Amino acid sequence: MSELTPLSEVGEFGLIRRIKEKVVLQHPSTIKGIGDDAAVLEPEEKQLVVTSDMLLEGIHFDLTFCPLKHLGYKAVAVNVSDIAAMNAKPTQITVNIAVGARYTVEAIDELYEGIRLACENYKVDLVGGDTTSSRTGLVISITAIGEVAKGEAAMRSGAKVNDLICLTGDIGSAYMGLQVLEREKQAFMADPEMQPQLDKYEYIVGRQLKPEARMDVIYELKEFGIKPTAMIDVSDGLASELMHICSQSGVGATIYRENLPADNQMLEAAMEFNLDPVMCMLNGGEDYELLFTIPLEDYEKIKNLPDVSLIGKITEASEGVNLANKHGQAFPLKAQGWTHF
Ligand SMILES: Nc1ncnc2c1ncn2[C@@H]1O[C@H](COP(=O)(O)OP(=O)(O)OP(=O)(O)O)[C@@H](O)[C@H]1O
Ligand SMILES: Cc1ncc(C[n+]2csc(CCOP(=O)(O)O)c2C)c(N)n1
Ligand SMILES: [Mg+2]
Repeated sequence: MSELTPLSEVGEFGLIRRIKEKVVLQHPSTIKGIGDDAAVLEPEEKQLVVTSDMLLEGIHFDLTFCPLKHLGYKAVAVNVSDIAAMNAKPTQITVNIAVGARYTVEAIDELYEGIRLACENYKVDLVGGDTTSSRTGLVISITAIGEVAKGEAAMRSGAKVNDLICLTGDIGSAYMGLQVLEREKQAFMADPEMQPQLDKYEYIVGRQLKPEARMDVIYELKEFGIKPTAMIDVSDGLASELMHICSQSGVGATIYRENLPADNQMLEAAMEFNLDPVMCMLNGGEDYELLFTIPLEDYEKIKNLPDVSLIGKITEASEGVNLANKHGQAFPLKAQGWTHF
């Protein structure tokens, strides 16, 4: 095994130099990246979107089952997902990390390998950040900057009565992936000889550890001439996000249980864990799919997009936010997804 290098050997500035050396800038709007008191950007004639999301050890990730490279990738993906949810294109990120003194240079290299891979995939420049020590656990906080043509940003507040409610991908899988990982961790702690049984659950475990921001859908919507009237990404759970759109748009909604996009592995795992799959889909969270509304007239345009499901319709506010079953019975939806407090 190769030698591991304690962080104290390279120091804070040595670490930053190491990070800088591997950065490749690709955006013409990045004038100055890592290395000065602040980055210098020169955006085009567009509107800027700015968002931050942090990931904390013990709250957002568990290093016993989350490899650092995946964590780096996920930290970027969840931020890019917020940029996507504004109908914008990501351009730059800054990365703040707080790291325990016992970490090695090689461990931070792994984390940044994931960050670098995500930057390459989403075509964003890493232009700066901050590095501190931590006495409590690893913290990663990322700020992402993006661009959108004037008037094209999709707010949570734009949904109109009779709009169609669309959802990308499938939901509930990241949550079920986490249940599987936690079960295998418990089994391993009880008996370290135990090898984790993850083969059957590769997809849902991947959804937890390696989520993708749906930039692909943002480009597709543009290509098909569809501008969502409202949009949000699903981080805390579908029900919670739908409530945000409805309250900020002053509308109600009905979504149809039969139309909720489920993956088979998720359904099998839910059965195994004795969980109601519909609850997992509504409240699981961390799907990082896009929930958006479009005018009814755009139905013909959207119906051919392979990874978009029509899950419901926007109604008058007085009708509330409901989940309907195949018999047409509707029940008020409760947001029981993730909240921090
Ligand atoms: N501590 C804070 N100070 C100032 N504004 C904040 C703070 N936390 C959140 N916000 C703002 O509140 C709004 C909603 O943020 P929230 O974090 O709930 O949404 P999100 O980032 O889409 O969801 P998630 O964090 O679950 O991915 C955003 O405009 C965000 O910038
Ligand atoms: C170890 C561990 N414990 C719990 C969870 C679940 N979890 C954490 S944050 C979050 C919602 C989004 O967070 P935010 O609103 O901060 O963006 C969810 C569903 C996890 N992934 N790992
Ligand atoms: Mg947030």
